[in-house]
Amino acid sequence: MKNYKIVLTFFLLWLTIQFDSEAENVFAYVSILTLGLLHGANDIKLLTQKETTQKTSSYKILAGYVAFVLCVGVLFYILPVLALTVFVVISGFHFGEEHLHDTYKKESALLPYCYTSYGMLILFLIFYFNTAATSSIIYDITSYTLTNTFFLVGVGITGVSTLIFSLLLFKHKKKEVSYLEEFVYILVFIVLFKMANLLWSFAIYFVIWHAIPSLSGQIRFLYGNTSMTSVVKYLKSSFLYWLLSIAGVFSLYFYLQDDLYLFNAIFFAFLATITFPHVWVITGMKSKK
Ligand SMILES: CC1=C(/C=C/C(C)=C/C=C/C(C)=C/C=O)C(C)(C)CCC1
Repeated sequence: MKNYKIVLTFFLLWLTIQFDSEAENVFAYVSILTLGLLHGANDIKLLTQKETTQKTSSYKILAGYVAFVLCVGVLFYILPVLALTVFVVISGFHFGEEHLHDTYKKESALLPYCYTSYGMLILFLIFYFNTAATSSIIYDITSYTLTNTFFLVGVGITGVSTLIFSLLLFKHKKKEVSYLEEFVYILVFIVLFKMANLLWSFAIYFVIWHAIPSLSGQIRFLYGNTSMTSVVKYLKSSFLYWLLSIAGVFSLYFYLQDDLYLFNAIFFAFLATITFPHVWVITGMKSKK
């Protein structure tokens, strides 16, 4: 079933050719707000599961989580360049971890660097092929304008470092992994990011290559399998948090609908505030497997 991602990616690429940029934005928001948000909506439950042996109450965990999210929000307000840089690096680690956690055996200290390089390579490719839109959102968050060359240098550095880490980790590679396959994936992403607009490029990678595999890993971790019953249990336990996040995004939209770039900027900052604790929870979950 590994190739369902490539089949879905090609289907969505075909869809991209049929529709204009407005429609791509609608598809992007719908997929990010449904499957994308859902894969982070069970963080509190995963945290509670992790902490039950230490007898920390669920309320304390919830309060800690909300306080952390608020702190990240404040960091975006007072030190936006630092917050955005840390967000992109941590997101790179998180995307790379999801994509590569079955590629190498767990023992090497170089693994986190390899995950980060690979994930940041994907992000820089998205930014490079969609420079104008990426730059305006980054400008709204930080007041700095980044150029096409900046993103190209980013692609170069993360591409070379991913290659170096893959070579250094070669002896830790699992037998069944093929580097050729990974290389083909990168080529497919390049075509995709070139053809689709910013939000749709990000959404296809985020949902198909990150959120769906992560959801299935979380369901297996919580309930032992990915049967229909387990999926329904997962949906039930995440529904309230998902609904709260959706309500937050919609309120923001009604407040800012005249300024869509500002909405996009705050939307990504919002995604970042829930991403920081999410990465911590998921890395903890993966180390327990
Ligand atoms: C696409 C994009 C950005 C980065 C988004 C990232 C890095 C999202 C990461 C989300 C994660 C990791 C979610 C949780 O699983 C920027 C820099 C805001 C600029 C505008 C376009």
